[in-house]
Amino acid sequence: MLHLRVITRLRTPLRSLPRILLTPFSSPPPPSPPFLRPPPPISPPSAPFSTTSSSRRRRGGGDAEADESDGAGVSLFGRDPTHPPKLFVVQPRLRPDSLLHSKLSEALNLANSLEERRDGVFAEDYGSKEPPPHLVVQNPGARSLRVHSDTYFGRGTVENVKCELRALVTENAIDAIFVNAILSGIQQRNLEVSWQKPVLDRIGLIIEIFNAHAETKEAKLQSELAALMYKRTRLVRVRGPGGRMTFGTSGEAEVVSARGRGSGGRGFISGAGETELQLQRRRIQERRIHILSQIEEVRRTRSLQRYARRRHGSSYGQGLATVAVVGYTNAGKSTLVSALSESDLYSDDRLFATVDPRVRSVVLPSGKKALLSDTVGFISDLPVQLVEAFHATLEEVVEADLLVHVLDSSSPDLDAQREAVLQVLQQLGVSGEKIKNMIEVWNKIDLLESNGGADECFGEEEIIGEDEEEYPEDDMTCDPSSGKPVDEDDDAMASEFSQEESLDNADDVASEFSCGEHMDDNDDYDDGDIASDVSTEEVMENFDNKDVDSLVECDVKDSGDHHESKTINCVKTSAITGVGLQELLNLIDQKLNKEESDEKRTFFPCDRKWRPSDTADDEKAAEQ
Ligand SMILES: Nc1nc2c(ncn2[C@@H]2O[C@H](COP(=O)(O)OP(=O)(O)OP(=O)(O)O)[C@@H](O)[C@H]2O)c(=O)[nH]1
Ligand SMILES: [Mg+2]
Repeated sequence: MLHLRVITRLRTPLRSLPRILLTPFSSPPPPSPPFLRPPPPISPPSAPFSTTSSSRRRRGGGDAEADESDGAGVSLFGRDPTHPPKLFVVQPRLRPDSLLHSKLSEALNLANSLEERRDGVFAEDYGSKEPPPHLVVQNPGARSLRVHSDTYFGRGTVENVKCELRALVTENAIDAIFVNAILSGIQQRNLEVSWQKPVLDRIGLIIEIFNAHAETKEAKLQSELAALMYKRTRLVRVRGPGGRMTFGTSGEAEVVSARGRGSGGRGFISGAGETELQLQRRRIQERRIHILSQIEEVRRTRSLQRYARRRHGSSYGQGLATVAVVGYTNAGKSTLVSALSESDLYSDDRLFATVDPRVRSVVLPSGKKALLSDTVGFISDLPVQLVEAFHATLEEVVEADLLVHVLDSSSPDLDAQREAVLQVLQQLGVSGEKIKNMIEVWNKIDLLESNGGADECFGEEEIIGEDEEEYPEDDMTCDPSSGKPVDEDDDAMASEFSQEESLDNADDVASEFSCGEHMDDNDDYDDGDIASDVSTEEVMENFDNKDVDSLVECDVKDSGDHHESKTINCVKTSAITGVGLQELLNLIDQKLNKEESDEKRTFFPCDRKWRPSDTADDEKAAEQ
């Protein structure tokens, strides 16, 4: 009896809780009751996820709540899907300057890429977008400094950003802050409390972009799964206003639901119900299981389709070879696939313009048909949650007969980008043999030519971006009360951060040679010079040792007087002007033919399906 009364008492406050806590995946939150209202002026939404598009919900038109939200986009910080959010970019300082410039440029591109399509189109043309406001700050990851476990940055940097924001906030220009680093849940929450704005770290923003750009149900499900996995690791309690331990993005008070460990009738004192943390965890887990079951369906369908294509892909009933086009985001994969297959895939300067995989057929010079599969782009520090969530989609890459790795040859970060892609391929479980056989395409060659010659630029570091003076030094900060600059005590030391330190994955992967170096060293493309300085055995051994860089057998295309046959793995192209496309098709054809003949050589008759013998043959045999 006592227990029943407890449940009744709990139900009343539950009804008055924000609906988002009860139905976090489908409904926008109504205003919070006063005791849960976030302290002004922090305004990020309190839900772990908020559905971003009402139109999507309508399109789903589901009967059940779960079905209604299936595949709907989710937002990590509750952005308004009807207009692109304005982000303020905080970039930790890197050495050398060229690295800082390219990382800053990537961060600004990421910040500008976050926008949702309305009726299939982006509201703002990417080319017309102004770079978002940004600040380069001391890097706590630098050798001489230390990462602060509570706020990541030192006190001075936090105050400095706050000052900068104060000026911008008066113009009401900022929706959220993007820190181009990987933050822990606690650091993120503490920075939100300090800066009074939602904070996204690098992983969060990439997941958010995937969510915004996903269009097919499959991509939406996978993005949502990535967001769930990310969010699950960020359910942290923080000390809210008044020193009380609170929970959630905006510091709501802890609440309980009637369900959970206490509801089995163990009495009032033992604690009926579950804490908010447990409630959120349970909701995430339930949703995760639901999405996983749906993704499993997708995966099964995809593998059946792949199997069918392999066996009876062409109109003559022969199997079709598949070629997966992979590469760093914005390298020009979609433009290249469109140009090769004479189709019209969406391409844009926006990062992660492609989230929904597409397959296009292409006729090779031999007359055979093959399928080109355009996949999502990769990036350094690609969130592991995304790789896991997009496993169904990325299986295309693992299962493809041939990989084409598209590089933006005009990028000053060519080597780092190549390395990032190779690491993701390895993470996906692509075999060393396939990576060794991969074709490298140096795309956007027209940009290099217009900049004064392709070969000169390979391997050179190009300084891009603004002048050093434009980056405010953050060893001075302003007094929050007076607004006057004060000395920063903890960030005063100069950043020693070097390139090796900045590239997380590059620490132990020494770059032994690059395509660019080969081009420079081998102007006459002599066979002997071009030969890779690592043997196949070494390559395979290195692959096991995770030294993926050396796997790229980077022999150049024979474009001059030398027509002898040799291993050719690199082609220079311009997907815009059409330069090199025919050579690329020839190379794909050649590689697929070789693979086919290798397969025939290892053909076992017992693999054949049993078929009843022809009656005519039987009669002939009987006559004999
Ligand atoms: N100048 C030049 N621009 C190119 C070339 N190829 C692609 N681009 C441009 O580069 C931008 C990115 O191209 P996409 O094809 O969307 O690149 P992607 O690799 O598919 O990018 P994501 O899907 O975002 O990963 C677009 O603005 C293209 O017009 C090229 O050969 N030369
Ligand atoms: Mg694309």
